[in-house]
Amino acid sequence: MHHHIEKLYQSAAKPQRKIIGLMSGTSLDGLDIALCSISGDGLDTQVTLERFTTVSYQNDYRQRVRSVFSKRDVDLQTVTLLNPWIGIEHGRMINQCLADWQIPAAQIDVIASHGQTVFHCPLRQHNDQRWGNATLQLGDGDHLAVTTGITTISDFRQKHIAAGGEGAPLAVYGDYLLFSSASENRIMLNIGGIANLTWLPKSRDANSVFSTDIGPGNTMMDAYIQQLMPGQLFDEGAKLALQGQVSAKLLAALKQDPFFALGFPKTTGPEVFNLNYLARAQQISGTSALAPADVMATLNQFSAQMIIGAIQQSCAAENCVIYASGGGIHNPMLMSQLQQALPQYRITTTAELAINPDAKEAVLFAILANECLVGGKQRFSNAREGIPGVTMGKISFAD
Ligand SMILES: Nc1ncnc2c1ncn2[C@@H]1O[C@H](COP(=O)(O)OP(=O)(O)OP(=O)(O)O)[C@@H](O)[C@H]1O
Ligand SMILES: CC(=O)N[C@H]1[C@@H]2OC[C@@H](O2)[C@@H](O)[C@@H]1O[C@H](C)C(=O)O
Repeated sequence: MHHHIEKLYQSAAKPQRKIIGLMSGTSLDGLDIALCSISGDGLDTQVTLERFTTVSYQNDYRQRVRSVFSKRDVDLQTVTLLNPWIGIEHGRMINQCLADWQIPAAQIDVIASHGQTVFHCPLRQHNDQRWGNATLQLGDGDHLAVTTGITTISDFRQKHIAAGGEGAPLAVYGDYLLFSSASENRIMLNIGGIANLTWLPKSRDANSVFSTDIGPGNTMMDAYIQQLMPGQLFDEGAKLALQGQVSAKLLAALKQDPFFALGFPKTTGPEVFNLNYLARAQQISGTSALAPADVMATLNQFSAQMIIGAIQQSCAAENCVIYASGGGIHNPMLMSQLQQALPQYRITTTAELAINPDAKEAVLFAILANECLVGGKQRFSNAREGIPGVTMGKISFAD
């Protein structure tokens, strides 16, 4: 047996594995690194988040990725160069973290790497019947494995598409395994660049569970502030939005996209919800001269209203608790709108479930890697469109 296969076999047989989950999302703020101890599999999965950090990206890193990020026309040489480079950069960030944490690489069973989405392109979005669903994550797993010396499982989304999904949201798998509860209806709400939710009824019936993208979380607010105030990444504390008045006309135009009328599950990204989308909505609504604070207040309310609508549509049940995560939970204006509009739900964060809300997505990829190694018993039956019961991830060895 090859020694790497033997080592994987030993990892799979251990009562507890150490898995580093990585997430680099649409906000391009940094690499989330979550060191997890995971035991069991399927609905018996138990995770302890041992360490977590976000390694902020340098401006040079951001600029290189932004030169192709969610753009249809790009320099193919840059895309090609980015793929290994991101893998190596992420590997170096892990090496630095492990050194800071004084944890030898040999103690880590595997790395679970999401990579960097640069373009997400479901059929429902490109609408060209000659093609299917597609999504592209850069940050090659072989380079990560060689840079760290740690076996790496990566590129989780392709299998999901190969089996009939849109490649996202993958949150449904980990959310179901880790957070579904027999005593409580739950909604796991992640407010990242794009907001998404997972519905977890207390029946724990896999056929009723689903995840869906909702629309923009922070991505349009971030893009607007970055253009308005170069060097600033987001509207910290919703400072600007809180000074503005919501424009009812602009808000109505923003809510017009056909994406919002589609049923769940569905996916989207900054390929749709971007500054061009805002400019079109301003043009249609005759609000192109709106003051920046008013635009920001309107974008904030746009995200909030779409999230509120999706929650109401997902769960009419009594006694539903919303467990929020993602950077949007730090936006006080957004969160207070949710609180006000959803008094019948208790809104809290995943911290109550022992998972740091900023770490949740990285933890979910660690769970997918754990399922790749030891899972197989708990499968979605694929009764619901878009949630195939497959094992995801590609395995890269370090030498
Ligand atoms: N103090 C704050 N005030 C306002 N907004 C904040 C604050 N802290 C974080 N955010 C928002 O959260 C964003 C980062 O969120 P997060 O890291 O969850 O995104 P992501 O993982 O890149 O997104 P996705 O899940 O869509 O891939 C920031 O860009 C910002 O919009
Ligand atoms: C293609 C892609 O990278 N999608 C991300 C993005 O960020 C949030 C939302 O859009 C979600 O669909 C997904 O990430 C999470 C982790 C998911 O797959 O569940």
